[in-house]
Amino acid sequence: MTLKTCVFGASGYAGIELISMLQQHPQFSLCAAYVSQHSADDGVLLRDLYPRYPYLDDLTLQAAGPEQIADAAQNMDVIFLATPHEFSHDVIPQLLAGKAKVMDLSGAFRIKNATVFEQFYGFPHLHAGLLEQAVYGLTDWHQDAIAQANLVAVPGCYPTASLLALKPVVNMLDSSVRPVINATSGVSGAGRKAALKTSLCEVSLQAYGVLGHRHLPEIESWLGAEVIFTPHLGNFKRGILATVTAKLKSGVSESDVQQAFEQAYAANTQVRLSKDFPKVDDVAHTARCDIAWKYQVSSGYIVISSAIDNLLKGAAAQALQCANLACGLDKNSGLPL
Ligand SMILES: NC(=O)C1=CN([C@@H]2O[C@H](COP(=O)(O)OP(=O)(O)OC[C@H]3O[C@@H](n4cnc5c(N)ncnc54)[C@H](OP(=O)(O)O)[C@@H]3O)[C@@H](O)[C@H]2O)C=CC1
Ligand SMILES: CC(=O)N[C@@H](CCC(=O)OP(=O)(O)O)C(=O)O
Repeated sequence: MTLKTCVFGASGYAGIELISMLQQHPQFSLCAAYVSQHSADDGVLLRDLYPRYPYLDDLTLQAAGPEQIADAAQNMDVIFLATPHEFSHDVIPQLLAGKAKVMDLSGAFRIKNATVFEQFYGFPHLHAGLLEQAVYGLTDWHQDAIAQANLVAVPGCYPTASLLALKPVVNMLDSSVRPVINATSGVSGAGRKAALKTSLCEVSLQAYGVLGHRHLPEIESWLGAEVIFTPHLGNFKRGILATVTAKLKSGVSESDVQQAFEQAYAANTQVRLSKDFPKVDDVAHTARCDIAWKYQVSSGYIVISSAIDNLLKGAAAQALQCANLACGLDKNSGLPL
């Protein structure tokens, strides 16, 4: 079985990771790599843009105008959107009119509440029906729903790291104390477009989006609990480390916590539980998430740390897992393990 697929936003950091995996995937056949309608990269060979990626062959970037969008809607089995939120929001209704399943890496369909969406994304959501229908693609927790989905909202990078750390213990949380998530991302999290504040020479280590980042409502709604979330930008290229401090209900034992994490992830080779606290370099260029925790029974506080590659488990690899599941394939087919 060969499934036809294409990538919009193919020249971006998440897009190139997707292309690189799709080129070696046993079931997906990559048919087109699109950039925006008036992109300076229209007609450019991807291997000239990204010489370090293997298997790019003669793949050429194409501008996506109305004709290409209509063609994708009609002919593709799976469409990946590694594009700005606004583009995904606008184009998805048309792309879903054909037979294709759509994997959207943007935030356009992750938050069910349209009022909250507008507050955090700065533009109104005009597709209430599709917003309702979209499945949140946290593959380690929503596998069955993703398998039935036509539209998957692939989670953001910080929410992926935060939710994988907190979901196992969510039912044990002391509801009077909000979990505190401090997470640091490498600069590739900001995408490829040049900007002074995300230029590696300018970046030090700094909190941003304090008490107002758009990933706050995403984390809260998919966790089912309020949190304090503070993202930080660090002067390294890729990876996210999220360190979470939470208070558990009185009476929760060490073995309750151990059992909760094991039940959640023991059968999942992509989430590695360890006693040593994780480092970003150990997961960079992989689809894995490394998690460690320490629980102080006497105070009820737990510290959980999780590390992912923001471009892979936090974006492209999780999107590919979603596509695999939605197409009835092995979840980890074609992933860098
Ligand atoms: N970087 C990360 O760690 C993560 C990113 N994401 C999400 O994935 C998506 C892509 O992110 P990332 O790869 O970092 O971004 P980049 O800025 O690196 O790439 C964006 C891509 O989209 C194209 N593009 C830009 N504007 C438009 C437009 N109006 N219409 C169509 N295509 C357009 C760009 O090409 P061109 O400008 O030449 O048209 C480029 O190919 C975003 O929604 C982002 O929020 C999600 C999780 C993690
Ligand atoms: C370091 C950095 O700038 N990171 C990005 C998040 C990247 C991501 O996951 O983005 P989406 O939700 O847009 O898909 C940010 O804070 O906006």
